[in-house]
Parts: sequence; C-alpha cells; structure tokens
Amino acid sequence: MMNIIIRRSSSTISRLNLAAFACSSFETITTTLPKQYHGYYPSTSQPDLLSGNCIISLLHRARGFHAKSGPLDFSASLPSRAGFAAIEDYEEASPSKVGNDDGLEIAKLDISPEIISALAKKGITKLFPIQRAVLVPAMQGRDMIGRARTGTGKTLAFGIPIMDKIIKFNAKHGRGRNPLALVLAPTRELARQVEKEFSESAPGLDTICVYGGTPISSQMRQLDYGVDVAVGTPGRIIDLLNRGALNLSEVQFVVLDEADQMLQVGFQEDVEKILERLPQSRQSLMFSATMPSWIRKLTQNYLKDPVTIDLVGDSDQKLAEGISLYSIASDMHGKASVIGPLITEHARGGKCIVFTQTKRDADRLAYAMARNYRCEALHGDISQSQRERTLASFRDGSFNVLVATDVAARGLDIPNVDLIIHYELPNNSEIFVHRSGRTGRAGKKGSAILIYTQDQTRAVRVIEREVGCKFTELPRIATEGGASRDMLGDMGGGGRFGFTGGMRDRRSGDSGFGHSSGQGHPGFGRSGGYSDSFGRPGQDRRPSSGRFGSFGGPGTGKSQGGNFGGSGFSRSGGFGDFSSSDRSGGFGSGRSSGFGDNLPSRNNGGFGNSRTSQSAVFGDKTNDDQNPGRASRAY
Ligand SMILES: Nc1ncnc2c1ncn2[C@@H]1O[C@H](COP(=O)(O)OP(=O)(O)OP(=O)(O)O)[C@@H](O)[C@H]1O
Repeated sequence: MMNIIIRRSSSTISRLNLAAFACSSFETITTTLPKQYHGYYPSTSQPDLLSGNCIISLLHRARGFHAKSGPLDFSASLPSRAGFAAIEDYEEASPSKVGNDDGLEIAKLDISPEIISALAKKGITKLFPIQRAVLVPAMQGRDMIGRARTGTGKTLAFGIPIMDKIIKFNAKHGRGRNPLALVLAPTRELARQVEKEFSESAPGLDTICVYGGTPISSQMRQLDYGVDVAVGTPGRIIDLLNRGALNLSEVQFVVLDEADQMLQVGFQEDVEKILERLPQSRQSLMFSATMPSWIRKLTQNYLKDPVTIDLVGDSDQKLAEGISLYSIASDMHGKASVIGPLITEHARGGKCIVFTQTKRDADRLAYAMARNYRCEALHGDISQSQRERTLASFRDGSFNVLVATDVAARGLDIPNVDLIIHYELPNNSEIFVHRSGRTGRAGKKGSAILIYTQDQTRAVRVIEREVGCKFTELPRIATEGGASRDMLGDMGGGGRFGFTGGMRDRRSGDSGFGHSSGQGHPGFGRSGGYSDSFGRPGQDRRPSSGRFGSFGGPGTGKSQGGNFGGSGFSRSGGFGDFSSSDRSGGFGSGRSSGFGDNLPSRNNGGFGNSRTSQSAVFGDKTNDDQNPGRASRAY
C-alpha cells in the first residue's frame, strides 16, 4: 500500500494574523457593550468576523452569567457560591443585571457548527459554569488564569474558544502547517486525554499528541504533514524542537493545563524553554483546580494583563461537589487489610483508584490485591504501552481497582470511578484535591477515603483546614493478627520485601516491580523525612531499613519512621524521596529511582506550605527518549 502524504499549505503570513483576528472579534463588542465593558474589551482596528447576532448573544451570556446565582443546570446540588464565588477581574467589569439562560445552550452560541454538533454527539449541549465564565474573555483574546474544581469541564473551557477561533481562521485563511495552539500537560495520559477532547470536539482540525515513551518518528511525520493543535508533555516537545521537527513560531494560543504543577520546580525550566520559542503576541491560558498563592504570583511572569477566573474562591471548600469524604484510622500494618472492606462498602461495584506514594508501593499493593480483585498498577516506571493498555482497560471496565502513584492524580477523566482511597497521605493538600477529584466528576457523586495512622492525625486536620472540608470518621476495621502481613508480607516470602532487600524484577517487562533500585539501601525508606510542615521536628534521618521492613514483616517494621505510609507529609523527605538510595543502582534498570522522587524539592513543606510538593516528579518532564535516566520519573 502506498502512503500519500499531502503537505498542507503554509500560509504563514495570514496565520500570524490570527491573534489580531481573535482580538478583532471583539471590536464591535466594545462599541455595543454598555459603558462598563468599555476598556475591558480593547478596540482594535481589525475587521470583525463575528456576526452582530453573536455579539448580542455574547452580551446576553455575559449578563446572564453574572446575574446567575443558581446552579446553572450543572448539578442540582451546586450552591451558587460554588460556581461563581470569586470571579475576580471578570466580575468587576460586569454588570449585575440579569440576562437569560440562552448562553448556556451551546447550540445558540455563535461557535462553529462543527463544534456544536461534535459536542452534541458527546452529550454536551450546555456550557458548564467555568466554560461560560471563560468564553467571553477567552474569545476576547485575554490571557487568563482559570481555576475551577476538578471535573467541572476546564478542558473545554479553554478548548472551545481555541477550537472555534482556529476553525474560523482556517476557513478564511486556509490551513497552515505549523501549530496554532499548544497545550502543555504534566503527564502523558493527561496529554492524550486533552488531545482526544480536542479531536473529538473539532474533528475537522488536525491535532497531535506528543509525548515520550512512543516513537518520535511518527510524531515528526505528522508534524511535517501539518497540525492545528499540538498537545504534549514538555520533554517530548523540547525534543521535537531540538530536532527542528516542531515549529512553534505560529502558535497563537498556549495553555498550561494543571498550571500549578507545570510551574513547579523541575517542570518550570522546561516550560520556560518552550515559552521562549513562542511568538510574543499570543494568548496564554493557565488552568488548574488548585492555584496556591505562590503560583498565582509566578503566573504573572508569563501572562500579560491576565484576567483571573476563579470559581473556587479562597474561603470555599476546594473539593468538587458531590465527593463524600471519609477518614479511617489504621495502624501501619493494618492498612492494606482495610482496603478490601472499604472497597466492598464504598465502591458500590464501580471503579476504585488507590493512591500510593511510590511506584514500588503501587506495584506491591496491586500485586497483593490481585488475589482478590481485578487490579493493576499504574506509575511512571511502567512502559508507555503498558500504561496505555492499563488505563484503557480500567476505562472500559476490564478491571476495577487501579493502584496508582500520583501520576494518575491530576486531570484524568475516567468514567464511573466511585471511590478514591488515599492509601498514603498525599504530599500536600493540592494533591489531595486532585487525587480525590478523580471521582465526583461532572456533577456525579463519589467517595474519597483517607487512611491515616495515629501519628498523622494532625496532618489530617491540616487537610481539612486547607481544603475546607470535614472527614467523616469511619469506625476502625479490625485487622486481626496482622492480616495485612498475610496480604502483603508473603508476596516475597517475607524477606522479599523485607529490609534485607532482594527486590528483583520478578515480573519481567513493563509493570513488574519496577526498575526500582537500591532496596534496602540506607535511607531508602521513610526515614528520610525532613522536618514536616506541621512544625514537628524532622523525622529521623538516620539510615534505616525503611518502609519495606514494616511492609514485609514485623521484625523490620519499626525502623525509624520507615513504616509504610510513614508520616507522609514531609514532602521532601517522605519515602526517602531524593535520598541517595534512589539512584544507588541496586537492581534493575539504569533508570533512576524506582522508588522515587529523586528530584530535590524546592522547599520543604507539604501541607501548610504552598510551595508544595516534590516538584516535577511527573513522568514526562524530561526528554525521556534521549535521557531516560534524568530525574523526574518519580511517579
Ligand atoms: N458542558 C458540559 N456538559 C457535559 N459534560 C461536560 C461538559 N463539559 C465537560 N464535560 C465533561 O465533564 C468531564 C470533566 O471535564 P474535564 O476533564 O475537562 O474536567 P476538569 O475540570 O479539567 O477536571 P480536572 O481538574 O480533574 O482536570 C469530562 O468527561 C467532560 O467530557
């Protein structure tokens, strides 16, 4: 069979005018808007391409939006505060007058019919609040910071305006070869999901997803053919830039999805490298469900006169509506044993994601649980093809318990996840929000359960305070006679996971026990915890047998702070994040870490410290094709 590749025309000059085109759409709005809008929508001298009808309907939307005090059909349980509490800049410029609900009907908006019908096919006919709030300023060409709770439709909030502008621009100026929009995401899975949302919502646009762990040559070919929208992880994007395969000179829209993650140490540098390659005149959009104050300040470095659209607000609870929160105390050795009863009780036959802190723990727990559940592990040391298979099988219900590191914490939209179990405390409250937010999406209900040990009680209170939530305490589940040891300890005949090491990649290939290294190495375990964010003195930093000891059997379990789950709030230290042992070789692959978070964290902190977590540590920060050993594979 012969493949014919027809290159698209490169209408660079006209495409470079897209920004002007985008802004020009609002020229007429300036003249039509009531006084209070003037100055908010800058006038341009470019001709306008939106119809008068559109402008009127936009006005209605703006009015309706600000007048709206109710749930906007999104979820009957949404209190008005949840949707519209803190629409900062936007609100200032808006009238308090009531409009009508027409703006919610996507079919009534003047957006491309292609998008309207594609969304309708997906059952999307009305805008969610964040989409509604973003539409006007995004169409206007404003830079923006957008925050809305997990699962409330942020992808389409930035996606619809971008797709619409590109479709209209292409219709007028022809299609070009280089991307007009670039979306950066922290993980491969999220990048794929976002690209899918674009391609499904605007099938006529050429989209590409570029990420590591997959052959670069096919991505290069596709880029050569021409794309409108490129979505990807920073490492692969930089790789493609370095090879001259990706030309970002025509990009007019750039999105940082999960912006607070993307601007953390480890990612930030790569993101900056990419941003440097973009034209100065562009529209930059940053979205996340969490925007700690330090990130808000930082974003100002990358945005021009941004509008902030914040549907969460500082005082509100940060978690999505519809998520019931529970906590359950357990001793260290009983943790694994309580998972079964929790799933039986709370997953209601749906899917469950169990979050661990480390790749190895995800492997071990999944391995142990596989006796009783259809269960798989997902983390950054698993090959990309296996990651994709695992996620696809989880999505389609082939198995229903996913044991994952925080690689799955952000952004993933998987249907029918009814239960999240925090097997170990997350590093900070933002991660808690994202992990928990894998359930209760798009107005659905779900449960999140935090398993904690006695010495983590204070950390639990910190989560409550920072997230603005209250856990319902579940009664302790008796784990007689070290049931968890039975469950986990004999995975390797006791010693297998004991502190004496012996960790081998029994499962050859992708998802085995990881390419972890240095098991049993001093400092490998939790004992690495530095001072935590609760003002407690630092954890013992002495080398210890670490977590594995306690996991594998009682004899080793009392290593200094080395227990499974430990006091995991110490971002920098927990799990020996960047302890030397991670890189100390040990068994297996030349890859760093296995266990973990081997990048130095910017700060200690975790809870209470807004400069959160263990920095980049998602799977794709780096050019992982060229330099697989580079740090960042912690998840
Ligand atoms: N207007 C809409 N009507 C119905 N469903 C929608 C609408 N907008 C988005 N959705 C669906 O809602 C789900 C969540 O959307 P999305 O993944 O964009 O949420 P998010 O806010 O980005 O979440 P997170 O913060 O976890 O990344 C998706 O399945 C998406 O298809």
